[in-house]
Amino acid sequence: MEIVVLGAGSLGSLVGGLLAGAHDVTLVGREPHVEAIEADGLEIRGEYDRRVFLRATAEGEGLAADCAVVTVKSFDTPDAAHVLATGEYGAVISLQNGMGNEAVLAGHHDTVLAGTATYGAVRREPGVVDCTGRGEVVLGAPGGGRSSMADRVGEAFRSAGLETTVAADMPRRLWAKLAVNAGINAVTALARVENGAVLEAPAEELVRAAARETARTARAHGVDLSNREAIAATERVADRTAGNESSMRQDVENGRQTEIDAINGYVVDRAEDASVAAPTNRLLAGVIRTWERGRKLR
Ligand SMILES: NC(=O)C1=CN([C@@H]2O[C@H](COP(=O)(O)OP(=O)(O)OC[C@H]3O[C@@H](n4cnc5c(N)ncnc54)[C@H](OP(=O)(O)O)[C@@H]3O)[C@@H](O)[C@H]2O)C=CC1
Ligand SMILES: CC(C)(CO)C(=O)C(=O)O
Repeated sequence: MEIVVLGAGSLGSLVGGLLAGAHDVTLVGREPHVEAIEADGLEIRGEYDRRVFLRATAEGEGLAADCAVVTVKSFDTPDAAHVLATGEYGAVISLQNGMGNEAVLAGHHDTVLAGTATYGAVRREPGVVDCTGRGEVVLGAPGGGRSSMADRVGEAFRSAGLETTVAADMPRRLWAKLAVNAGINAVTALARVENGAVLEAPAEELVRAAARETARTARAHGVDLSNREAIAATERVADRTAGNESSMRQDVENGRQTEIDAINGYVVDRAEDASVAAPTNRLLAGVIRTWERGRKLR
């Protein structure tokens, strides 16, 4: 399969690099990362030890492929949708965290798939990405139900060795992943700890409360996600990625904008729509947003 990965940062480099073992992959990213990959290939460290050779470019316009995998941050999705609209793709799939990405992409593309990823990835230096935890990709039609394109893309991911499930209940899966990120990301970013730390007191209670509020909000919007399932999913991912620095922790440590609006902020907004209380998500979103404002004032 011909695959373009738009957003060759931590996750995009890892997923693109693994897909390149079985497919014709082009990474779209920034300099000097893409230049290093063009010159010497991409080194995948941590859970893997391999160097892969694949195309990499900083020019995402006008490309064509069977599938485009979107791995930019959620606040860059509108720009990514415009870039992809200049090319031709059989399907566009988001592997991003946060809610709302598929709806933005669907404004520009006919066939959009939803996806979640629990692989841990950190781009260490130009041309090098660390896999800090093997996880799973789940993908399917954004509104639920079966999709032949999802089956095709899922088979392509599996044939490259990525653990992949094609799911017919993506709305539920997206809310479950939202609970995982609402629980883990802001807490690990604020406390500057690895994901495994949220399994212990005192973080444990905070993380469970954020996941529970997310599940309650999902149910208020007609999505069948129990508190127990949301907490279990959060703890399972924290355990499997115990040594990982969450993407939000990486953002805060690098002084970059976070995805708080699409994660805890989204939970707060949807909870408000349905008159559900979400005090823990509100607090976490408020503190991260305060940090983002302070960062701009400096
Ligand atoms: N890292 C992880 O372990 C995981 C991340 N995720 C999710 O995956 C998504 C990506 O996260 P992550 O990889 O950590 O983020 P990164 O910031 O490391 O990667 C995104 C990359 O995309 C680049 N980019 C943005 N727009 C464009 C564009 N138009 N053309 C080319 N490059 C572009 C960014 O460049 P610039 O820096 O210049 O903006 C950046 O290098 C997020 O939604 C995250 O929550 C999900 C699971 C695990
Ligand atoms: C799976 C997890 C929690 C891995 O760290 C992630 O999604 C993230 O960091 O954003």
